[in-house]
This record gives sequence, C-alpha cells and structure tokens, in this order.
Amino acid sequence: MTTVLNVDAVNRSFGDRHVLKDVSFAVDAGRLTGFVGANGAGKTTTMRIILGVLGAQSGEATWRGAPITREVRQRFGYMPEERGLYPKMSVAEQVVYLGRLHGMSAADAKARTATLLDRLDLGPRAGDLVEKLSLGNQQRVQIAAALVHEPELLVLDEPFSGLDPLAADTVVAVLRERSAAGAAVLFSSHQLDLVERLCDDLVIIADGTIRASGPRSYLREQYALPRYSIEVDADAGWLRDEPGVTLVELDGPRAVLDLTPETDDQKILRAALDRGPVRSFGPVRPSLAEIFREVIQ
Ligand SMILES: Nc1ncnc2c1ncn2[C@@H]1O[C@H](COP(=O)(O)OP(=O)(O)OP(=O)(O)O)[C@@H](O)[C@H]1O
Repeated sequence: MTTVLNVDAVNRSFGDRHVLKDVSFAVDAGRLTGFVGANGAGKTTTMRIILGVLGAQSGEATWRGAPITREVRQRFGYMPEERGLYPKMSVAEQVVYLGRLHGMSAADAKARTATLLDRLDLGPRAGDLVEKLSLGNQQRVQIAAALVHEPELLVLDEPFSGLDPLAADTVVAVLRERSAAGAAVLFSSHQLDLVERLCDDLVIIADGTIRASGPRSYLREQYALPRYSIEVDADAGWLRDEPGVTLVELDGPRAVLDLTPETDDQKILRAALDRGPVRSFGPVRPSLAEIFREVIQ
C-alpha cells in the first residue's frame, strides 16, 4: 500500500471554537477511504484544508511527502458539500469546461465527458441545461465534474446524499473503477451501511478528534466483541447457566452470547453438541454502525 496523502496534526479554530484537534490520518493510493463522523464533527473542514480552500492554523496536509501546491491540486478532484454547477450551461458543456480548467485538451475533455456521462447514465441528458435536471441527476453531474480529469486524488463530500439506491450503486461502481486505476479516494458519508460496503479504509472523527483509522478489516478485529451466535434444534436456555457466558439474546433455539476472555468458545460448542445438533455457531462480526458507536463514546 502506498500512502499518498497525509494529514498531519492539523488544528483549526473558528473564533474560540477549536473544531479540528491534531487531526492526523493517511490515505492510500488504489483504495477507497470512508470518512465518517456525526454532524459538525469536522469532515468538511478537514476536506477543505486538504484542497487548500481553507488554511490550517497548525499542521498540514501533504501529497507524496511534499506540500500541496497549485500544480499538485490540479491533479485532485473535489466534490464540495456546497454543490457548485452553472445552472445555465448544458450538462456536457459544464463537465468539459471543468476538465479544461484542469488542463485537459478540448478533445480529451470531450471524449472523457461523453464516456463518464454514459457511465453515470446521463448520456441522454448531455444537452440539457443543468437547471432542468432533478437534484439527484445534478449530483451525478457533480460527480462527473470531479472525475473528468482522471484525478490521482478524489475528495468527495457526501457524494451519496440525495441519490436513490440504484444511482448510488452506479456511483459506487465508478469510484471503484477509479481506485482500481490507482487513484486515492476519500469520501465522507452518513450512510454507514454504504460506507461499510464500499470502503477499504476508514477514518472516524468525533468532535474534531480522530478516534480510529485504518483498514476496515483491522478495525473490525480490533473492536470485535467476544460475541457469538448459535443455533441449535431445541431451546438454548441452558446457556444461561454455563460459566463464562452472558446471554444477550435468546429466541428459542437461537441465541447471542458474550464470552468472558478466559472462556474457550470450543468448550461452549462441545457443550451444545452434547445436547444435540448444532446448526450454526460462530463469532458475530461488529457492523460499522456498532464500531462507530463504540469509538465515538
Ligand atoms: N466557516 C465557519 N465558521 C464558523 N464555524 C464553522 C465554519 N465552518 C465550520 N464551522 C464549524 O466547525 C464545526 C465542524 O464543521 P464541519 O462542517 O467540518 O463538520 P462536518 O463533519 O462536515 O459536519 P456535517 O456532517 O454536518 O457536514 C462545526 O461546529 C461547524 O459549525
């Protein structure tokens, strides 16, 4: 894994509100990084600092170990929280124009715009004025605008808000293609189920402080509860009396249980088998929503 973007001990205040407190995390090339946190946690402020729209009071964001200059930023794609399209331009003109602003030739910008609009199911709307589009379609145009110049870093502020599930799936596929091509993708989202499905890495922020970051699989292991689910044929109520077991849920033959660290899961499985067939037994992997609740406490 190659880290390309580093956010390093960034602090930012607005008046006497200290909204980013020593924020540090890394974003790797070829991976999708989900940036999650409650409203007002500091996601947009962090993204603005990465893009140079806002300054940090101390600390900095760096790209491949060097300061982020205007030239470097030309190779970034940004979808800001406040969507900024020109309502009186056609969809294709708008995307081509933004490609040109990022230094593309007219021919390249046109070709890439046509491909992207098709990919985002906007091909038939290419000639329509942006203002005539539904909000969901405008959102897709905004995503095309951030992607047109094939950026090395994509920073997307809530790219899925306002998209229906099918449109969200299309955008997910497009982002995966970009990351498979080697781009680093950082996106914020409130939709934890979507982040869970999509991202390789996670950064969790609360009250301006990074609470956890790293590969999703690593965080899952780190925050894994000693929790198991079991399904047997008869009533599983006997588990209540097993030493080292706390029953979390019991529904006839199905149960969810926590084990103390010293309790051997295989001992519980054997005890169950002594009583009859066991249909399933295994650890319960925490969902992102559960990890999120645990780390922001
Ligand atoms: N220009 C500003 N002036 C004053 N306060 C600001 C400014 N920009 C952001 N803030 C404050 O900084 C804090 C962090 O805001 P930010 O928009 O970064 O959070 P966020 O995690 O993106 O939230 P959301 O999910 O609601 O978009 C909030 O308390 C916000 O009110």
